[in-house]
Amino acid sequence: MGLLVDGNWQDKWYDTDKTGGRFKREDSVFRNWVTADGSAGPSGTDGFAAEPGRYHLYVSYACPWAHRTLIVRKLKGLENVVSFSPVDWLMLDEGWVFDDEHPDPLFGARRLYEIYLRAKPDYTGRVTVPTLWDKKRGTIVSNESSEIIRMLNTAFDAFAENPALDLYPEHLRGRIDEVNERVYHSVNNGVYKAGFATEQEAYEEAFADLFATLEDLDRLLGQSRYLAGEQLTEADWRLFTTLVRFDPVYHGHFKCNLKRIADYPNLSGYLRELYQVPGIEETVRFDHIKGHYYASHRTINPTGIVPVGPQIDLHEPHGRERLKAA
Ligand SMILES: N[C@@H](CCC(=O)N[C@@H](CS)C(=O)NCC(=O)O)C(=O)O
Repeated sequence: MGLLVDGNWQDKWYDTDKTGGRFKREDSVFRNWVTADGSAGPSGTDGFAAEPGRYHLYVSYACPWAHRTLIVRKLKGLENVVSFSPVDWLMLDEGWVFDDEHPDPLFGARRLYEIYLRAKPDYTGRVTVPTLWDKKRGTIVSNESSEIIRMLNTAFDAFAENPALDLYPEHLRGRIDEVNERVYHSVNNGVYKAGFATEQEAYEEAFADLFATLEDLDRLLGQSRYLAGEQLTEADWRLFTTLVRFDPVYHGHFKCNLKRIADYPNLSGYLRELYQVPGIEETVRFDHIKGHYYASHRTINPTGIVPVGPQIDLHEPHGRERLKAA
């Protein structure tokens, strides 16, 4: 684990000294947008037009943020339009690296930070996945997953197999934004705030907020098929990538152990329903997920031992048909 400072790699764990033991996630740096016609998006510069074969996604199967982008790519039918490759699941002193099983298909780089240096030789910041690379201009378009999924949702519709699917429909945006805001702070990032806390109080704060939110979400999902109503939206997929990692990793490794997702009657069925959506299962790699967290975070788990359990079967019937879907 480390970061680039003026283009130089430094091997450093997260610094929580100045924040009372609290983990603070840094904002992503590359914030351009691919758009249908290449005009500028909500941030960044213009010049990134949607074209088949032009963009490449660097992801980790372990990472919940990168997982969002793989899911939207899959659901929109962009497999022949936007290429992707995974990094090795083990992330130690050089950050994310490529290995023989997963070589870098574009440059034969050994570490992901080399890709960041190609985009910006004096880059200062973290080297994170997902990273959306533009093969034509030879630079990074974006390393912010919440924005990459919005681009994949609409910009490539002229080439997508599933252009009619809209995961951020106009009439549900207010509701989706509201759910995303709470789920991001309390759940998606909440598990990291608990797991990376270095003071008891910081951990307990994150823990309380996380489980209060899971309780509310479980109640909501007893009434509503999906988070924004009768239709699956990006809000659901953003929650899904944390839920699917919860029992195998966050419950133990990040000490989020008041309950398992399996203990929530509605969240557990909802998790199974989403997992069983065609195409999703192949985006979930439990070997990468468990291996990555337990073996890479040596400050939390110094031996790097990866637990064998728990036994989970997400193929069981989900029982969600009783709630109305659009
Ligand atoms: N805000 C970013 C966060 C991405 C992120 O933090 N990814 C993690 C993997 S789960 C990472 O690459 N961490 C490496 C690091 O922080 O050095 C996004 O949503 O895209």
